[in-house]
Amino acid sequence: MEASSGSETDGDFNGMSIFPLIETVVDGGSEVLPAFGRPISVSAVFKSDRQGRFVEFFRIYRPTDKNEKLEPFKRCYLHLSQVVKIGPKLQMWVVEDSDANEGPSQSMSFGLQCCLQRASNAFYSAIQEFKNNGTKLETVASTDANTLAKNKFEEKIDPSSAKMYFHYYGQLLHQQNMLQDYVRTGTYYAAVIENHADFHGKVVVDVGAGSGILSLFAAQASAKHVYAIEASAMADNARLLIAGSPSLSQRITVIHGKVEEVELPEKADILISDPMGTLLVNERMLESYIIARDRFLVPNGKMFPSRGRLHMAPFRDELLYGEIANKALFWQQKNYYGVDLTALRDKAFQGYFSQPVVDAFDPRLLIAQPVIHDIDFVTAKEEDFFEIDVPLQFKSSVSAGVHGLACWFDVLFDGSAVPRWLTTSPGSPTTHWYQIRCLISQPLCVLAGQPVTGRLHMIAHSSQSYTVHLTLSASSMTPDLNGVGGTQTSTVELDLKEPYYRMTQFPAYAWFQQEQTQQPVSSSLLLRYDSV
Ligand SMILES: C[S@@+](CC[C@H](N)C(=O)[O-])C[C@H]1O[C@@H](n2cnc3c(N)ncnc32)[C@H](O)[C@@H]1O
Repeated sequence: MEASSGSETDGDFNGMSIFPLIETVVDGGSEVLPAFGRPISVSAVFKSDRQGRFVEFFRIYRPTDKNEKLEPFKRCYLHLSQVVKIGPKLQMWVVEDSDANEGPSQSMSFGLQCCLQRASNAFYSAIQEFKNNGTKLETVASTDANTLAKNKFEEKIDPSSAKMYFHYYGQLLHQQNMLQDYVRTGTYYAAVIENHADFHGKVVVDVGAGSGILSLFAAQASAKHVYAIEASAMADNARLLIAGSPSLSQRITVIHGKVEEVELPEKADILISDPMGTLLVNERMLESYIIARDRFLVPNGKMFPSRGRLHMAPFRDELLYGEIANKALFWQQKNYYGVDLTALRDKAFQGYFSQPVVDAFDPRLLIAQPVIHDIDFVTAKEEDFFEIDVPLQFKSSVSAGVHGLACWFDVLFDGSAVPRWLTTSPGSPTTHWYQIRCLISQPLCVLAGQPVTGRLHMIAHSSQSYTVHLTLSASSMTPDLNGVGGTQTSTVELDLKEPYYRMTQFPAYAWFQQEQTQQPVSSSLLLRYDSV
């Protein structure tokens, strides 16, 4: 029997899914797989032929010998198979293909004991996925013990955070929210279509495909094939959406899994993704983008986007400061139903100032030129995002009270025809990221021309976000005890995971902006995952 799709992988471990096997269980008393004295793994390769989709099993001895000749020992047609998952064990009821086993076809049952629950889950999903959807991939997931051990996502991210995160992105309303950010989606569309030559005839990987919108754009730009990788349940909806465009769907394969885990049958010429969170790095998805680059992109392949810049500038905003400080006033009460609340006043005050404020503000509130922290996605290492330390140096353009640091970002689509920036800066049409402001609880007083210095130190945490340490300083006009000019310094620690959404409270500015740009500001714009 000839496999009609894909290349033969005999003797070649590339492109195979390897399922570690530590035990075999056989119904009916006879052993299907001999007991081996040394560890073996079973690899599964998914293929199609005229009779349907099948999975072919190979034995691999460890340590892996790349020259070892691999012989398939079992070929199972999936429409005739049932697989049941019992913990890390998989029980398969199959009708074996006679050609693969040099004997008559026979129905039988056998068990695969995976060494990890995750391996069994991945193998089970791979079987179901191929059975139901017949992805064009020969392999769907890699669950090799080594790969599993190295699964970078699970190593660093708290499972409960990941569960909530992918649950969030698994809901259509949140994907819709991003799609309805016309500044964002329109810029991606323009960047792809204007630079269609970068996509024409190319293999593309959509990193975190969500609804599949960027994959569809890439296919519209004549990509040869697009692999749309999505870890949340949205992958099923992406499949439906893509199937609605038959002329494009032929060239798109949706793969349900994390970019850190899945295997692709070929390398990509170009990656496309929207991995940006508030303050650029929130959600820690940029790390997955970098991992995808290292796993899938050909040397010198393109990345859309290829560069991100974080902009930071001091601002004054008496109104905002008062609003945040006033929130803690509740704890000032000495007779709240007979209870003195003041013991918690300071904590409450600190708590409110530890929340980054998310809204769109008037750029006239900025009092100095921004400092820029540039990140090259083409060369950055995953570890670069674990800790980000930015020294700050500004020159105040006015005499004012400094209430904190305002931050926004932009990213570059470095197309060979038309380079294009997507910006979230104040004064530009509002995006669903808005801008972020980190308030300091003790404002600084500065004069025009006076330097303001400081440090923005961000430390990644396992809840897919960052703890932000901000320090701002300026020299003080008031002499200290020794009669020398002192320094005013204010420090604050913020949790980027716990922002304060203030979007409803900028109608005047939204209106002003609308007037300026003729760009509708949708009141339905909410933030992305941060709003969970
Ligand atoms: C900001 S959304 C972008 C969705 C879509 N690309 C778009 O532009 O509308 C990011 C998507 O990436 C997915 N994602 C995040 N981390 C991932 C990972 N490590 N592997 C696969 N998908 C991931 C999320 O579930 C989410 O759907």
